[in-house]
Amino acid sequence: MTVAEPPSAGCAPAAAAELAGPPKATPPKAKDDPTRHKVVFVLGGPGSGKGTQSARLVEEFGVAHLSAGDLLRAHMKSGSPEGQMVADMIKNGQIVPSHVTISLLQRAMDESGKHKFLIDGFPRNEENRASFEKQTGISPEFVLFFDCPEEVMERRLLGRNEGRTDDNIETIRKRFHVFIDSSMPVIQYYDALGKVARINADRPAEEVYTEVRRLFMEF
Ligand SMILES: Nc1ncnc2c1ncn2[C@@H]1O[C@H](COP(=O)(O)OP(=O)(O)OP(=O)(O)O)[C@@H](O)[C@H]1O
Ligand SMILES: Nc1ccn([C@@H]2O[C@H](COP(=O)(O)O)[C@@H](O)[C@H]2O)c(=O)n1
Ligand SMILES: [Mg+2]
Repeated sequence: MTVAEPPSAGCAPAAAAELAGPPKATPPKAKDDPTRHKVVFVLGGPGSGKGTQSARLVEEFGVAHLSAGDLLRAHMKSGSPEGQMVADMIKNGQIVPSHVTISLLQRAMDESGKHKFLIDGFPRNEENRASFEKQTGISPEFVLFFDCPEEVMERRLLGRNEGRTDDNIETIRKRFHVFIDSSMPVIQYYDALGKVARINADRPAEEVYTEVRRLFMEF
């Protein structure tokens, strides 16, 4: 890896910023530092119930819930060219470049004033995972993985009725492919570190939550 040289004295600020290169990595905080951000990643296929279960955890434990998809959907309404790119990518079931999603997540974390976060639907691929860990210095305490058969998720998504541009059969099939090809390797990565709690999500939401809250009490 090459590290950008520091700008020389007398450089104009804009040029200096350009020379400084990409954002610097944040060193991890000590385990017992009370300001250390603690994160649980909430992962699983589209429609597996990440948002539903996260909402229950927010209600019971007051933890901050950041849905990467919700942040991107809000961003796409900004009217900016980047917002339009995000809208197009969501409609096609594609994963948005990490720098966009991570800056939205970082801003939401900073503005929340909280230290414990449920991050839902992120990281979605290896680029998301590695960039987030490098830029924030945060690795998750653990990962909640909602495991659910595709036919069940498909039925749920087609019945969701929230007006999402990606809840149609064509995009749903693309999202399933992206989940298997790009997101499952991230779950496998954390599983190899012993950080994944797998939950059978093909059960009534109440039953799923009984298990989720038990796992979460240890957070
Ligand atoms: N255990 C469950 N049983 C039946 N329906 C469920 C269950 N959990 C969630 N649902 C319903 O399935 C739909 C998808 O749930 P949810 O939005 O929580 O999924 P998600 O994992 O966040 O999906 P996405 O990745 O698309 O955001 C919603 O309509 C929700 O009410
Ligand atoms: N890390 C992420 C998360 C989401 N996206 C895009 O948003 C879509 C919807 O996400 P949900 O979690 O709400 O299902 C997803 O299909 C991606 O297009 C992303 O790019 N990166
Ligand atoms: Mg969701």
